[in-house]
Amino acid sequence: MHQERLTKLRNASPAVLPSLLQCDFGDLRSEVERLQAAGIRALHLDVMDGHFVPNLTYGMPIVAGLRKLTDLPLDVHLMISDPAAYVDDFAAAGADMLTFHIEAVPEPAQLIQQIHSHGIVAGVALNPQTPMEALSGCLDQVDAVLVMSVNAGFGGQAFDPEAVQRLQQLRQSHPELLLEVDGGIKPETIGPCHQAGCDLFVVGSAIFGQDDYAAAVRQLRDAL
Ligand SMILES: O=C(CO)[C@H](O)[C@H](O)COP(=O)(O)O
Repeated sequence: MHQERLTKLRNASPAVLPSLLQCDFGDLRSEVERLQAAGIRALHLDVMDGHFVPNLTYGMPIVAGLRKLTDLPLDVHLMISDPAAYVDDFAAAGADMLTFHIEAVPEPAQLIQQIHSHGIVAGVALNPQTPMEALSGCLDQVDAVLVMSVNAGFGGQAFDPEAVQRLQQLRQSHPELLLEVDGGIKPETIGPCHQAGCDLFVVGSAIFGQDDYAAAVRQLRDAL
C-alpha cells in the first residue's frame, strides 16, 4: 500500500510542500484552506523533539488534526532521536510519508520495514555535514531521500548550494528515488534543485513570510 501513496506523491511532483513550522497554529483550518486554494498538493510537517535538534515543535495530535482538515498527502519529517518509538502512532495519526534522519538511525533496515508495514512511504534525511556515504546501506530500501540544505531545526536559514550536487549525485545513482530538498528554498534556489533532479521542494519562509500564499507559490512554480 505504500506504493499507492508513493505514486500519489510522484504524480504530484514537481511539487512545492509548505513546511508547517512558521504557520499560524492558532488557525490551522484557514492555513490549510489558503494553501489548498494556492494549489498546494502535499504538506510537510516538521516534528522536532528538542533532543535530536535544539528546537521543539509538535507531534501526533497536530498530524491527526491536519488529517481531519485535508486529504492532501502528509509528509512528516521526524527530526527526533527515536523515530521507531513513534512510527505506529504517526501512522495512526494519518501520516502518508515518514522521513527519519540517518544521523539518528544509522542502521535503519528495521525502521524502514516498520514504516512500510503501515503502508507508509519511507524517507531518509541527511544534514549538510553528514557524508553521503552514510546513506549507502539504505538507498535500496527507502522510497525517498530528503536532502537538507540547512541544518535541521529552524526555518529561515540560508540555502547550502552543496545540496544541488547531492541531489544530482542521488538522481544519477538512484533514478527511481523520490528526491526532496528542505531549507532556504526560494525562487532563486528552487530552479537549480529542480534541474538537479529534485521532485519535492519544502518551503517555509518563502510562503509563510508572504501575505499572498497563492502569489508566493506561483512565483516558486514559475522559477522551477
Ligand atoms: O525542516 C525545516 C527546518 O529544519 C524546515 O522545513 C525548513 O527550514 C523550512 O524553512 P525555510 O524555507 O524558511 O528554510
